[in-house]
Amino acid sequence: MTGEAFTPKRCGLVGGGVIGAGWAARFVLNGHDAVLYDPSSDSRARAEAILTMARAAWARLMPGALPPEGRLLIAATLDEALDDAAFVQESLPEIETLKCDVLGRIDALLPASVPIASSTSGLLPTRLQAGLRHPERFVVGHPFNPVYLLPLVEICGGAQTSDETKETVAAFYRAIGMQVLHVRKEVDGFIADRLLEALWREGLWLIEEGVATTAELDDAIRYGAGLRWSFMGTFLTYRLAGGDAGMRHFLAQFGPALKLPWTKLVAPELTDALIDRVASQSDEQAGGVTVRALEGLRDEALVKIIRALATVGPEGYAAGATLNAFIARNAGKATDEGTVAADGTLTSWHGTVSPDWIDYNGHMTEHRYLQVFGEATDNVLAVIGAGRDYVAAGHSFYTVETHLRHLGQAHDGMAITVRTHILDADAKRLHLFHTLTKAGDDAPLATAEHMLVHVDAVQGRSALIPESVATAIAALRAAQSALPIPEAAGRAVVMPRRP
Ligand SMILES: NC(=O)C1=CN([C@@H]2O[C@H](COP(=O)(O)OP(=O)(O)OC[C@H]3O[C@@H](n4cnc5c(N)ncnc54)[C@H](O)[C@@H]3O)[C@@H](O)[C@H]2O)C=CC1
Ligand SMILES: C[N+](C)(C)CC(=O)CC(=O)[O-]
Repeated sequence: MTGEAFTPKRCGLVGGGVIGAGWAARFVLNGHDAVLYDPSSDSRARAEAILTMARAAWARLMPGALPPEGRLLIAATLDEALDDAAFVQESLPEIETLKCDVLGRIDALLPASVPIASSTSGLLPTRLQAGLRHPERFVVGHPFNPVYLLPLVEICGGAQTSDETKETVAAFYRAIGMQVLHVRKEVDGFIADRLLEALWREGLWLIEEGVATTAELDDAIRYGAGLRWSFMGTFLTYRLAGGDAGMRHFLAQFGPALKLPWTKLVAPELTDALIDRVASQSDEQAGGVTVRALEGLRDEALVKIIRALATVGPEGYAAGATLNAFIARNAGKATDEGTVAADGTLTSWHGTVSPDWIDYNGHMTEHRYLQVFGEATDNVLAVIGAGRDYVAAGHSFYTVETHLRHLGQAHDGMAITVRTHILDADAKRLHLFHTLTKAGDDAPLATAEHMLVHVDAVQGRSALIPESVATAIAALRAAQSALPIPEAAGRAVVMPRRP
């Protein structure tokens, strides 16, 4: 086990329900093979269905490059799932005796170096690891549903868990796009579920007392606090509620409310009558919409929220910052983006058409082409040594002219690629021609021709291209010397007339 470098090719999964299958999807989408063991007869169908949903969600979440997928394999036995596994994630039902029994068997079958993580929502790791031969490699990795979209994972070690295990597993989870919250002090329910349970308990009490229905309770969250929780949580939000004086004033004003009776509610008895009432109100609330359809709605909303948060501030905010960091780490890994092939082909952008890029005509709307071509230009500039650091140091290239042609249609979810030909360059100018195609296809869907001028951004005027960048441009042009000049290069916008 070695910190950041831990990239298990093969991950064993024990238990393939809602959570196990969700983990399998996240592993596969990150390029790891997931070998899943679950004795239930529908485990394959469920895992494949969840992978399909996850794949669709990721294509929308990250229209940029994704790592090449790993394989989803279904094992017939526990031994088969663990064979050659470099990491194991246990997602059995929340029954301590069952978990202890199966974890003991997993521990006996695996070499001591393989970390074992449990998805338990609240069982104490010290108790789960007690009977293991190698308790130091056991840790809780508690995810949130849907595992393939929500970044949070709580890591909680037991008394015998080694720091190395916690760090190794945390680094692995980060590498697959998750936000790790270390639970420093072992406690039932860890951190997040204690908060969720407090709200859930109050909700059950309000239903029992006839104060509100399941639908009203959900409205109480989703039209108000739920929106702000998704990026600020409770404490930052309440800091703002305290005005300029912040949390101290908030506590002075609302702290005394802790003594009022409504802050001390207890959990209601989960009687058959209460269960019936909650279940039937929930059925009525769902209004016949299936669980599958609700999951689709949930995924669509989560993708859009996380993508929106990714655009807040310079680096994205909350889950949006996690997404941006993940995309940056994976940039260029999956595809040949930014690379020059032996024949001089420069792949400058690769990604997937996002649903919010589609217009009323049912295909990718025009300004998104300019966005993609603009990002392709940025990638070309990075290749020639004029990327972000270069701009931060005071120089840049500005686009002064663009000619876009729309030749075909890009549709929702389509993987698309941009290739760039450097047509010309001189002491101050760079002349680019981009061609956008469906990935793996040669037929252009759109092209863009741009003239860029090198500038001294501090002085606010054009400037000579420095030697290092000019040399990189010359090398690229030499590599592309055998490429045919695109037939549309230099074309103006004209309306052809019949003779
Ligand atoms: N459902 C949720 O929202 C969350 C659940 N968790 C935790 O994840 C774990 C799994 O929960 P879910 O996936 O919701 O439960 P689930 O009931 O959907 O799945 C459990 C799966 O384990 C399988 N299983 C039973 N005995 C087995 C055995 N001996 N070997 C292999 N597989 C076996 C079952 O066939 C079932 O498919 C629990 O510890 C739970 O607390 C964590 C986060 C969220
Ligand atoms: C209900 N639950 C305790 C299993 C929930 C979780 O553990 C996390 C989640 O996804 O809400």
